Amino acid sequence: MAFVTRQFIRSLSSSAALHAAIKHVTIIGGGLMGAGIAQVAASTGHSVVLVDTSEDILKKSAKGIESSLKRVAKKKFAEKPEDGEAFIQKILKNISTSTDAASVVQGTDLVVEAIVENLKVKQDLFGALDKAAPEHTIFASNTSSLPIADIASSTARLDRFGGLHFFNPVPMMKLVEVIKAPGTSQQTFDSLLEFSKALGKHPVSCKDTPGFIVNRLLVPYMLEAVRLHERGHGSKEDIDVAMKLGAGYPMGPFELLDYVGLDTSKFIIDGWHEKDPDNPLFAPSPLLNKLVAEGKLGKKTDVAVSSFI
Ligand SMILES: CCCCCCCCCCCCC[C@H](O)CC(=O)SCCNC(=O)CCNC(=O)[C@H](O)C(C)(C)COP(=O)(O)OP(=O)(O)OC[C@H]1O[C@@H](n2cnc3c(N)ncnc32)[C@H](O)[C@@H]1OP(=O)(O)O
Ligand SMILES: NC(=O)c1ccc[n+]([C@@H]2O[C@H](COP(=O)([O-])OP(=O)(O)OC[C@H]3O[C@@H](n4cnc5c(N)ncnc54)[C@H](O)[C@@H]3O)[C@@H](O)[C@H]2O)c1
Repeated sequence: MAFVTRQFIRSLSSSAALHAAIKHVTIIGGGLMGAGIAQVAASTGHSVVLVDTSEDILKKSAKGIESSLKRVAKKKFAEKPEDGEAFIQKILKNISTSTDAASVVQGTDLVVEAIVENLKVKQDLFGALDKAAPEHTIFASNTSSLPIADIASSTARLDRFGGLHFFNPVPMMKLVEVIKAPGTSQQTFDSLLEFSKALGKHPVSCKDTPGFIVNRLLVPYMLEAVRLHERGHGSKEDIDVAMKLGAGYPMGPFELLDYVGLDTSKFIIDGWHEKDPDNPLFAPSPLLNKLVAEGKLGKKTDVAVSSFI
């Protein structure tokens, strides 16, 4: 009986310890995803440091977080708008910013990386952070399409490395894919599941396979929408309307392409084309290449791809 009680207390205290373990979070990349992850982590009481390459970018991230919080506050405090400002300020106090990742990770429990979708750039970042971060710090990547094991290979903490794949816009989308790579320890995986729940998200468990669950299904669907249009079988407007009214999707594929960003979409399909060059679905799109080269990236540059296709 005493043994059972001791076991029970130990299991309670170890799950409490896991939960308490992730309190200080460093988010690297203050773009569409990193700013959203920072907002949600700060809103759920975590202490957050948001890192990017310049003060100007970080100012833009902070502005984006504030306007997103205003939308949340407007809804939450519809009856008492005067409480909305205090709510926003309390959350913003949980966020600080930095351009020096190596110095801020020294006090962090979890690093969530949300930088450009490029294997070498992610590996370089994690390789450097591995030397600066404490032993207990867990590393996670928000990659859309790269194998977690490949990113983790630049570090000596394969057991404390996993995937946390959030969805755009992070404050609204409930899902987080938690990815267990072959080297990820069960304890790390459990901590990442716990952390996702602490953010108020619904985690699903994924293996480290191409596209995990959502993008394994979503990317071919979006590519086929573009190919369908390129074959002249439907206008972009009709395709968007058809998928919204016929399949119940909140956005059509072209709207979603704008929302995700054409640069990120190009990184994803170029990477998959490199791995599977004979698959015509992943063949490069001259149009996508042209738009990205011109800096027309969708919502983030206020240019809708749908007007160009
Ligand atoms: C040419 C070659 C092509 C190559 C193609 C290759 C493609 C590859 C692409 C793969 C991409 C993968 C990317 C990634 O890894 C995975 C993803 O993230 S996929 C994206 C997933 N997201 C979606 O699918 C979003 C779908 N859209 C929606 O759910 C909704 O439209 C919306 C975004 C929630 C917005 O809702 P709407 O009703 O449309 O619009 P509103 O503006 O009225 O908003 C409703 C409601 O939400 C509040 N709100 C919206 N955004 C925010 C925010 N950022 N912060 C706070 N609040 C927000 C808003 O205030 C409204 O509140 P209400 O007024 O209703 O109370
Ligand atoms: N856009 C989406 O819908 C979406 C959804 C889920 C996952 N993702 C993934 O999240 C990641 C980020 O995507 P995003 O859409 O937020 O991109 P983004 O271009 O909006 O933001 C990336 C940010 O990272 C910064 N950055 C680049 N290199 C850096 C470095 N070495 N150190 C610090 N900051 C650096 C950039 O300055 C930029 O602000 C990608 O891996 C992407 O695949 C994107």
